[in-house]
Amino acid sequence: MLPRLVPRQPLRLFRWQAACAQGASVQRRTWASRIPRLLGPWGPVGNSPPVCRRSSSTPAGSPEVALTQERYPVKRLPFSTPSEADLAAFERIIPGRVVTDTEVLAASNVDWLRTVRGCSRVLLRPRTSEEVAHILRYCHERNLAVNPQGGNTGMVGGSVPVFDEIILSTALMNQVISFHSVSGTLVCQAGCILEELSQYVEARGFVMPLDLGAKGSCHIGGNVATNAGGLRFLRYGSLHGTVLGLEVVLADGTVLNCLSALRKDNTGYDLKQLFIGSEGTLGVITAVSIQCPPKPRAVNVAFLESPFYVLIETSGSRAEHDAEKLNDFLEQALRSGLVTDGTVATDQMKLKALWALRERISEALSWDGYVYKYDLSLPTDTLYDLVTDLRARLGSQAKHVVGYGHLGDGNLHLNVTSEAFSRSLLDALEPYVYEWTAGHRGSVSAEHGLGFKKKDALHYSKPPAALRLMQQLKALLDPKGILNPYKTLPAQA
Ligand SMILES: O=C(O)CC[C@@H](O)C(=O)O
Ligand SMILES: [Zn+2]
Repeated sequence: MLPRLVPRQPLRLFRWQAACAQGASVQRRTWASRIPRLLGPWGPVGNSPPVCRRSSSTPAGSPEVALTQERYPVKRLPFSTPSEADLAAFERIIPGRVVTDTEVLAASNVDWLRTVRGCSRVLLRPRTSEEVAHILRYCHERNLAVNPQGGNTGMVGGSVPVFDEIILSTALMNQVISFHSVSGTLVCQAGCILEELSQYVEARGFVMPLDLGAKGSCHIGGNVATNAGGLRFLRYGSLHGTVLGLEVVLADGTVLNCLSALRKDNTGYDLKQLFIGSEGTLGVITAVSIQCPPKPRAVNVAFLESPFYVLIETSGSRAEHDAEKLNDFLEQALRSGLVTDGTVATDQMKLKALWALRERISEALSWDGYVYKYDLSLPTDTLYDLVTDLRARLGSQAKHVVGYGHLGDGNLHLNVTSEAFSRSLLDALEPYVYEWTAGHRGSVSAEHGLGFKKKDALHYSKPPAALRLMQQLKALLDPKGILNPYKTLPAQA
C-alpha cells in the first residue's frame, strides 16, 4: 500500500477523504453552484436524467443545408435512377414500408450536424434480413445505389446519401434475438437503439461494452459498421474485441450468417472483422452478437479541473475498495498540484449529470455555428498541441477552436467553429490538420470513421499497399459499387 502523503491543502484533502470514505454521493458547494451554469439551457444537475436523443434540429432560423454535390467536388457515378417500376417492386417486397414522403426524406437526407445533404427520393424500412437480402438482390440487378442508414448520428457524412441513393433504414429491425443470462451474450437485430439495449441488459445484471453521447438515437448496427469507440473504450476495448459475430447481407443479396455467440472460434479468416468499421461499403449489417460485461456494483465519477477538465469513471465490484483506491489517487493528484479542485459522485443522478457535461459537448458546439470536426489519434503527450497551434494559426478566422476527447485513448476531438461554412477556413484547416497528424504518427480518424468527409485523407494514415488492398476488397464484395458509394475509400486510390 502506498504511504499516505501529507497534503499541501489539508482542507481540500479532507473533503476528498470524506467523500470517498463515506462511499456516498458528494456534491461540493463550490461546484454545485457552478455546474448548472455549465449546463446552460439543459437545466440544473440532478433534476432529470440527460436527454441524449439526437435530432437535426438546430437554432431557429438556420439556413437550409447546402447540397453535398454543390458544396464538394463530387460526380454522380453511373447508377440507375430509381423509377416508378422500382418503387412498385420495393412495395411488393416490403408492403407499406416504402417511404416517399418528402418530410421524412428531408430528415433522412441530412446529417444531424447539418453539414451534408443528399437528394434521395425513397427510403425503405425492412424488418428482416430476408427483406434486406431481397432488396439488395433487386438493387444489384438494377444497378441502384444504396445508402444504409441507422440512427443517422455519424460525424463524417457517412450515413446520408450524396446524390439520390436509396436509403435503406434499419429502424424497424429492432428486436432482441437472444440474451444469455450467464455469459452476457446478446444477439439482436441491427436497428436496436443503443440506449434501449443498455436498459435491457442492465435489467439483467450486465452493461453494453460501449456507450456514446448519441445512445438515445444510434443503432447498434451503425455502431458496429462505423466501429464506434465512445466512452467505455478504455474499460472494455474496441468492438473488434467485443463483437462475437455478425449477420451481414452482401451487395448481391447473399446472407452471410456469421452470427456466432462463441468466445473462441479460430476457423480461418475472421470475416466479421472486415465489416466492423467498413461503414456500410462492404455489406449491410443486419444482426449483431456482442459480449456484455457484468454490471459494475460500484461506480465513482470524479470531475477535476485546472486548467483542463477531466472526467474519470471507476467501475468495480466493492464500493469501499474502489473508494479507497480513488481516494489515494486523488490525494496524489492534489498533492502533485496537477489538480486544484473537483467533485466526486456515486449517486446515479449525479453521475448522469456529470457525464452529461461531457456527452453533450458535441451538441453544444453545434449551437455555435458551422462546426469543422477532426477526430484524431495522437500520442498523449502531444494531444493538445494542435489545439494551441491552430488557435494561433487561424486567429479571428475561427469563432472557437476547441479540443476535447478521450484522454485515456489518446483521442483528440478537435472542433473549429465559424458563423457559417467557409471554404477559406476549410482550406486553412485541410490538409494542415492531416499533415500535422501524420507528422506526429497519428491517425486521421480515431473513432468516427471516414464517411464522405474524411475519405480523401485516408492516405495520411495508411500506406499505398493498404489502400490498394482496400479497393480490391471493395471490388470483390461489391463489384458494382452500389453500397454506400462516395464513402470511406477515395475516388481513386
Ligand atoms: O463531436 C465530436 O467531435 C465528438 C463526438 C463524440 O465522439 C464524443 O466523444 O463526444
Ligand atoms: Zn468521441
